[in-house]
Amino acid sequence: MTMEQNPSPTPGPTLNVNAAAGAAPVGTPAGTAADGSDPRLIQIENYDFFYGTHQVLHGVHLDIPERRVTALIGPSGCGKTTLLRSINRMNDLIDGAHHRGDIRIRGQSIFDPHLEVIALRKRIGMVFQKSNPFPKSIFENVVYPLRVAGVRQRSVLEETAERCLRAAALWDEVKDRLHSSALGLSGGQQQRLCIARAIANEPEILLMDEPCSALDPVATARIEELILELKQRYTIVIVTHNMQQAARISDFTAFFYLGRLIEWGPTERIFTSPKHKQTEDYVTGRFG
Ligand SMILES: Nc1ncnc2c1ncn2[C@@H]1O[C@H](COP(=O)(O)OP(=O)(O)OP(=O)(O)O)[C@@H](O)[C@H]1O
Repeated sequence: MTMEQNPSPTPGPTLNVNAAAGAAPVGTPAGTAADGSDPRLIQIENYDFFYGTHQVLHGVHLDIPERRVTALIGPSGCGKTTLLRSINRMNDLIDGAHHRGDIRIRGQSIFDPHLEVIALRKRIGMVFQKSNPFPKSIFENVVYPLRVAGVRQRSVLEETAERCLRAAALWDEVKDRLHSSALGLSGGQQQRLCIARAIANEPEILLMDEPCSALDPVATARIEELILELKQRYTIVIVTHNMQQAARISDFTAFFYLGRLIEWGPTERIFTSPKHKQTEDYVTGRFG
């Protein structure tokens, strides 16, 4: 079914039809990207995940292309956040959690016993559903990852703060109050601050777990614009419940249901001609 045939009373999402321009050939991100980016930067291979005896992901195979936005969508509880948090091994911290299968970044397994988890997490920034600035100044929030890494040089900290705040489209709003508390910023500004902090270590990958769910439409639009800019430099994986948002900002979409990856591909195809009925029902709002 095409969007035009959509019988749903609500209009279908506006598609970001040009988002994948320059990406892999339509139909699969596994081809060669015109801009030289790696169409398989992150390879998720036959990945199962368990909380104790409860298996929540089943045999997931997914390639995530470099410098594109990949949206993970699906009904509540289908395992999107679990998969997202597997990519930076955040689930390691949960008692009884274990997995089978593999996740590779640039061909290297993230579970390789020789790989340091701290080094892995430096390559991957994360932004959460609810903004979580520290009760510190705006400046100290942004440079926090550098402080933790032992960077003391004032000029480096200042350059980083400005670079990241500019990249997060927040610089003009805060440049005159860098040393005021971050808690005085609006919700949308706090979320952009968290994005600035997430890119302070110059990660390759940005994981975003429903970054706009606590924001009003204006703040959401700012974050969406920002995501479209950030993908020039970063590989972005975003969990979202908002179909319009997935359609607007993502190049590729992966639809999950009950812990299984049902379908994935260029967002335009997933939204206009899904191959599976479950995908079609979900993206057209018939269940969720
Ligand atoms: N720390 C945990 N311990 C045990 N079970 C968990 C834990 N976190 C998640 N689960 C379970 O794993 C399953 C998948 O949860 P997950 O949060 O990954 O799904 P989701 O698709 O992101 O859901 P939502 O859209 O509601 O955030 C659910 O059944 C959930 O109850």
